[in-house]
Amino acid sequence: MQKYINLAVAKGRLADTAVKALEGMEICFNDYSSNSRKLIHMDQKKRVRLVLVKADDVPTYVEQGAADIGIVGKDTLLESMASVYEMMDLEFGKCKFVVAALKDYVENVQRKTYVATKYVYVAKEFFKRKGKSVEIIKLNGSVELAPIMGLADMIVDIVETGTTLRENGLVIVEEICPVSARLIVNKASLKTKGDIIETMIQQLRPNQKREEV
Ligand SMILES: Nc1ncnc2c1ncn2[C@@H]1O[C@H](COP(=O)(O)OP(=O)(O)OP(=O)(O)O)[C@@H](O)[C@H]1O
Ligand SMILES: O=P(O)(O)OC[C@H]1O[C@H](OP(=O)(O)OP(=O)(O)O)[C@H](O)[C@@H]1O
Repeated sequence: MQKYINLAVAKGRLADTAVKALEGMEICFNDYSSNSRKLIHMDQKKRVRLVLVKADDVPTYVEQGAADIGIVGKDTLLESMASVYEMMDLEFGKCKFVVAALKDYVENVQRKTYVATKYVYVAKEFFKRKGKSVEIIKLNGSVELAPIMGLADMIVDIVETGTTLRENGLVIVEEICPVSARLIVNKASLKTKGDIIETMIQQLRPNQKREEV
């Protein structure tokens, strides 16, 4: 009998789209709904077990082999530094990493620049690459507040529509990189369950055209 594939998906924003993408390849979780508190869903026929975990935990589940594959934002993946294979860009959950500051912010070169972010590693790497020394302040959300409250000069965060920046009087200073949902795979699982995983990847390819016969 075919082995089960354990699939970890970030609950929250990406979950519904991920489940829809899976339905497109006839992997269906009949008891899944956005409002449900159930964390495990099964497709017995296709032998896929979906586990809904906190976004930050998806790379951990996959790196440790508790899940064979995962669907997670590139932002979370970069920040995790997990040792997994990034197999494909799923082309949903699109947004971008940016540096932002208050509209009227003027840098004072006499003193250190403070940068607030949920993404400490990404921010550090970005400023290191630029050769700019900054002090990073780790926050867990609503980072747009930090410049307003005088906690930081700038933020590093993801932006989709730009509404949160706009409504809080911030503007983009610099774009870092695009972000979207990625399919990641555990290194050992790619060997032991490679055929099934490869088939899934082929079927998940965005905008793939199926030939009508
Ligand atoms: N405004 C947004 N627009 C598009 N994609 C987003 C947006 N915010 C987050 N994402 C993507 O969706 C993923 C999951 O975001 P979500 O807000 O559900 O989880 P989270 O950031 O871990 O929040 P929480 O800490 O509230 O669980 C992010 O890692 C990112 O890739
Ligand atoms: O450009 P927008 O469409 O406004 O989206 C960007 C916002 O979405 C995310 O926040 P989220 O809603 O996850 O809340 P958080 O600040 O608590 O992380 C992100 O951190 C921005 O604040």
